[in-house]
Amino acid sequence: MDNNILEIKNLHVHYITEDETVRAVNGLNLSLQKGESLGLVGETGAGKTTTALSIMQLVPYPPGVITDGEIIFQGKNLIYNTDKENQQMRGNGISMIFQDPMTSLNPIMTIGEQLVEVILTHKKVTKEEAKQQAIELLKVVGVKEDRFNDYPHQFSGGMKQRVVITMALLCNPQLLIADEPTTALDVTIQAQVLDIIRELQQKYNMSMILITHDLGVVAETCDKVAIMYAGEIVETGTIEEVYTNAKHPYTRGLFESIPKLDEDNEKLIPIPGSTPNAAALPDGCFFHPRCKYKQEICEKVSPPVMGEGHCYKCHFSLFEKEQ
Ligand SMILES: Nc1ncnc2c1ncn2[C@@H]1O[C@H](COP(=O)(O)OP(=O)(O)OP(=O)(O)O)[C@@H](O)[C@H]1O
Ligand code: NI
Repeated sequence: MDNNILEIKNLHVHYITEDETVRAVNGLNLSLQKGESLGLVGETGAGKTTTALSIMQLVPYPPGVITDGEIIFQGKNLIYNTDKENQQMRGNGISMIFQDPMTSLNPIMTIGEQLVEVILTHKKVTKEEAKQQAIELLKVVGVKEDRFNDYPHQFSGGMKQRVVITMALLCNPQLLIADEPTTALDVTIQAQVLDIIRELQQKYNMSMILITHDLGVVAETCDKVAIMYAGEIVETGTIEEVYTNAKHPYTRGLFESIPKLDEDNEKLIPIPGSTPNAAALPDGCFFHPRCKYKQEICEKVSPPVMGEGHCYKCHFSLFEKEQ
């Protein structure tokens, strides 16, 4: 049986201004099962946040436009949603945690007021019941009851992000999207906040998309990983498949460019060249200008997706090229 909660097919998202068209997402395919967590990894500008905003139906228009594709959530294509359906979806189906907690918090309301307000707009409960629910959930993420009447600015970064996590979970979402939820936090706090997210994801059996630059975080937190480059998924599979047997030259490059604890860091090899300009993408494979295995065909023809389950978008199998 089809157990997919989310299926994105051939998604294209452009930011169109007078001067240029930024092709942020270019034919992205992705599927997620119930309870599954997926790490979406890629360099800055790869289109990760745009993908997340597309799912939330929050791509800023103008200049952003979904020009093609489908986003099927629980069997329904969100792209055709009315504003009202989108509000319902964001209240009950899908929640997003942003990098900066202040995106989600109102600076002039206490966190208690904000949490109660969210509960009251989505659930038929009394104010007192809403307050109890908010306090319970705050406890789960490690925020004490006596902080209920404090304002966001009275919290540290990590504590603010805990409140935001609470906010995201109030309406029992089926799918949680966390966009670099710990990047703005101190390194020491990052692990704690990630632990909370992982625990809650498992406890409530939510599906999750975790967006990050950090392959280590994905390995610890997710079941599957999707590597994104220039608005495409260039490789996807289980953590084990991709981490032990990377097939795309870009994925290989990413692994070679991160420090490993147990190895000699002098061997780190950065990926040559720079991240692509999404307003001027090359012909053929978007990665070819940086690829050491490039052949003639790579400059002209966009590669097919190879493999099943563990998929990669390349004209050649890497092992073929290395021999
Ligand atoms: N509002 C916007 N107007 C114009 N271009 C945009 C806008 N938002 C994003 N872009 C462009 O779209 C491309 C994808 O950006 P996006 O933020 O989705 O990438 P990302 O993978 O989330 O990057 P990061 O890791 O830095 O968060 C980039 O080239 C970016 O400059
Ligand atoms: Ni982003």
